[in-house]
Formats: sequence, C-alpha cells, structure tokens
Amino acid sequence: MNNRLIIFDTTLRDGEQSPGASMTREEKVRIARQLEKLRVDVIEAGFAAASQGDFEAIRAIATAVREPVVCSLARANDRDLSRAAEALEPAARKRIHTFIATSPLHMQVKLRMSPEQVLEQAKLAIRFARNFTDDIEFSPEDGSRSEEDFLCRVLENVIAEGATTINFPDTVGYAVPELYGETIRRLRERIPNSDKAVWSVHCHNDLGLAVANSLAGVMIGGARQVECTINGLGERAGNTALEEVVMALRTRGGYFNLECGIDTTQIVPASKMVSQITGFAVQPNKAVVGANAFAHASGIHQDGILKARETYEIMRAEDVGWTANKIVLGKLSGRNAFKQRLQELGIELDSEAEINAAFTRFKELADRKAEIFDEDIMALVSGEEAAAGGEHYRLVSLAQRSETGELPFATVVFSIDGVEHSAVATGDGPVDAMVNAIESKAQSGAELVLFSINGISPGTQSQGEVTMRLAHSGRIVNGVGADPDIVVASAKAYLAGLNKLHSKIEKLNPQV
Ligand SMILES: CC(=O)SCCNC(=O)CCNC(=O)[C@H](O)C(C)(C)COP(=O)(O)OP(=O)(O)OC[C@H]1O[C@@H](n2cnc3c(N)ncnc32)[C@H](O)[C@@H]1OP(=O)(O)O
Ligand SMILES: CC(C)C(=O)C(=O)O
Ligand SMILES: [Mg+2]
Repeated sequence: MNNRLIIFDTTLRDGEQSPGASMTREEKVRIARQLEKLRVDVIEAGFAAASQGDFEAIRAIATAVREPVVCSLARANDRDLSRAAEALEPAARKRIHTFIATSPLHMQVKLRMSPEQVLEQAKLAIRFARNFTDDIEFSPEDGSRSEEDFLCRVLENVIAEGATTINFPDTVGYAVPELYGETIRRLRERIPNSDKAVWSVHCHNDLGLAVANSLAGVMIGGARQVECTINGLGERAGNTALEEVVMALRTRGGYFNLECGIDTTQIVPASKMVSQITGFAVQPNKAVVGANAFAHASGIHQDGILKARETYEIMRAEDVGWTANKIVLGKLSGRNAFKQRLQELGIELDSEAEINAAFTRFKELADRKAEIFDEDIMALVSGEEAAAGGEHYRLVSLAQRSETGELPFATVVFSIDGVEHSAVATGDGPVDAMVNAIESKAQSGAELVLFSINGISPGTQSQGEVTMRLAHSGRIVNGVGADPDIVVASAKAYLAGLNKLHSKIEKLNPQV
C-alpha cells in the first residue's frame, strides 16, 4: 500500500470556524504563504460562497501560492460549486471539496431531505463540479453517525461520478479510535470502486481524540490523507492538530512507516503566526508547539538532559523550528540582523519601505526593552501591516492613573480619519477607563466579548500582548496589540479591533 500521507491543512477554513478566529484577507495570505513553506499538500483556503471576503481571500491565496493544491469548500449545490470554481480560477492546482450530511439526524432535521434526495444531490454535485476540475473531494458530513449501508451507497455513487478523494468526517468529535478506523476499513472493503479514490480523515476534538482518531483512520482504515489545522484550531474544541500528527509520524517512523512532505522546521513559525493572527494563545503544555514542550524544570530531568538530551526528550526542539536565538536583537542591532530574523520567522514584507518602517518601530521598542524576542517582532510587524492597510482609528498617546482606593482614569488621544480627539474617562480599572474614554468619542457600538493578556516574552519587561474580541452587527473580530505597557497594548488592541470592524461594516453603518 502507498506509504505517502497527504497533509490537507484547513486552518483557513475549519480553523476560521472557531468563534472569534476570523482573519482578514491579508492575514490569510500570510498564513497560506507559511503553509506553503511548511510544504502542506493541500490548503483549504475557505468557503467561497460564504461571503465576498471569503471569495476574495481564496482568490488571493490561489494567486499567491504555487506549490500546494488550493481548495474551496462548497455545499452540494450549483451556486456554491460555481463560486468555488470562480474563486479558484488563478490556482496552479485546484480542488473543490463538496459535502452533504448523511446521518439520519442531519438529513431529517437540518436538511429536511430524504436519504434518496441526499444521494441524488451528492451525485449531481460531483457531476457539476467536474465541469471545473478533476480534483474533487466529497465529504459525507456527520459520517461517523451515519448508517453504514447508506454510506456505502452514497460513496460508491460519488466515486462513480468522479470524486477523487473521499473524506470521512467525524464532524462532532463523537468517534473513538478503533471504531473509527474499523469503519473506514469496512467501507473501503465493501465499496467496489473504493480504490479509485484517496481516503481521508477529518476529526474534531470534542472528546480530545481528534489526533488519535485520525491516526487510527490511517493505520486501521488505510486513509492516506489527514485533514488538520495548525495548533488544532477549529470549530468548538478544534480539529486534528497538524503538528501532532506530523511529529507522531516522524518520531514513531518504525511503527507508522509513512512519509509526508512537511518541512518540520516550519512548524513553530506557523504555530506562532496563527496564534498571533487569531489571538488564540497556545497553551504552554501543548504538544510540540507549547512554550513548555521542550522545557525542563525539575532537577532529575535537568540532570538527565544535561547528560543526554534523549533521556527526557523524544524530539529535537530545532527539528520543529524552535530557535535557540544565537543573535540577540536589541537597540544596538542593525538592519541586516533584523531582516535576517524576519526571514527566519517567515515574515515577508512587500517593500523596502515597509521593512524600514518596521525597523524604525523595532528601534523604538528596543529603546524601552532590553531584549527583543521573536514574539515582539511578530507583534510589531503585524502592527506595521495594519498601518499599511490604512487605519481609521490610530492611537496617539495615552496616560492613565490608578491608585488603591481611587477610581482609575485614563486620558486617551487618538485620531479618527486623521483628526485628533482627546478624551478622559474613569472606569473599574485602567483598561476599562481607557475603553470608556475611546468610546466617549468613537461611539462605535461595539461590544467587548473577550479580553485576554499574554506576556509574550519572558520576564517582567516582557511585552504584553492583548487580544480584544469585539462584536458588532453580527460580526466578530479580534484586535491584537502589543506593548511593554499593558494598558497601551489594550488601547492598541481595542483600536485595531475597531479598525477591523470599521472595514467590515462601514457600508452598513457609515458613522462607525
Ligand atoms: C461541518 C462543517 O464545517 S460545514 C461548513 C460550515 N461552515 C459554514 O457554515 C461557514 C459558511 N456558511 C455561510 O456563510 C452560510 O451558512 C451560507 C452562505 C453557506 C449559507 O447561508 P444561508 O443561505 O443564509 O443559509 P443558512 O446558513 O441559514 O442555512 C444553511 C442552508 O444550507 C443547507 N445546507 C446545509 N448543508 C448543505 C449542503 N451540504 N448542501 C446543500 N445544502 C446544505 C441547509 O439545509 C440550509 O438550507 P435552508 O435555508 O433551505 O434551510
Ligand atoms: C465540511 C466537513 C468536512 C467538516 O468540516 C466536518 O464535517 O467537520
Ligand atoms: Mg470540520
């Protein structure tokens, strides 16, 4: 049997289905470029029919990357399929992924269709998709709760119509490894034309079993494509984590005897980029990409590591892209060292002018902070990109005062479309006071639905990275800001969120 495992990344589609993880087109293109460096085989770039923004992001990705296959999801109907095909037009290699639910519950309650209608619609969808490409993936949504006999009929028919990949989704994370793997094995055995398609696994992590289920689907079921996301980002509890699957294959090569094309040294840069863009912090004890994944605190372990690393480490940190920074960046560093680090972090700025502007901000930060870490640079560059994209709101200065027993207050000077405003307000804390001050002038109507702070580099002189999730008119965005002063970081995050909301909803509500 073929021992090449196809890595299908769906960070930009299923990952974005995480509430609050929505990304701008530019952010998606940055991630797609990093996924290309990581050498994933397929990038599911979005769901073209979902919105004009998703459509344009897929088109931009289809233009920006050349090596991976670029894919769009589509419901099993002509409109979605045509939109997907149109968005994918510029792609060097394209795939349409269409799906329809096959479980009794989904068919009866959600689709309100009989099994015969679902079967017919699935066949029609593949037939229609063939007008645009030969690379067609089909998913029987909620597959793990579907009846096996019905699945056999549907899958045999869609393969006969031309589906080249059959993905078996555990949509709600209900599967357990052995049963999931066995089901795929039986389906492949029972469906006469099953060997005309590549079989694929797509698992959700509701019971914390997504990676285990995916690996069982591969080892027991014979699947040769894994659908996964960076950091396990995804709907509800997330999807299969790419880094865990890839490093399991690599570390336990003798057991799996499978190969994939991933450049593992790009894993940590990809993880950091996704975390930074979405504002979803990676938990420190997360396998492979967590800050503690290669850290040792206890004496016996430290002693063992010093004698032989293998005593307590099954992977090498460098192999997954953790860098032991040999060049420490600080205020005495020059442009070349800065550019080199940007390159190592997979950050591509479009022009020399953007690099210069980022370098100026780097120097400003270095004046306030002795050592600049990778996370500082990523935060700084993302601020730069926001600026390049045109800011409606911009922070000019901030002063705040908080004292035990006194009501905190903040004075914020910020500009709206280049016009400066100064506002003073009190609040429950300095951050609350800052938001109240901004809102007294901006009157955005945005609701703050999440506020999180991370120290993004070690020590008390660390930059605080703040994520503020704002909601307005059914849109949810994340604003991210970083600064050694966490109230300033919060103000930057809040204004970044307002800028994102502004660009999304200005047509609906011009005064925002
Ligand atoms: C398991 C998954 O991850 S599936 C992917 C989930 N991702 C998303 O839903 C994100 C993108 N979605 C969207 O932007 C919107 O839901 C859209 C544009 C696709 C559709 O929007 P709307 O037309 O307003 O429909 P809405 O979302 O309210 O309902 C979904 C409709 O699609 C139907 N539908 C659901 N799945 C499918 C399918 N695979 N094939 C055909 N029709 C389907 C539903 O039955 C429902 O139809 P109804 O309006 O006749 O009841
Ligand atoms: C669209 C399909 C593959 C999906 O994301 C799921 O079922 O979880
Ligand atoms: Mg899914």
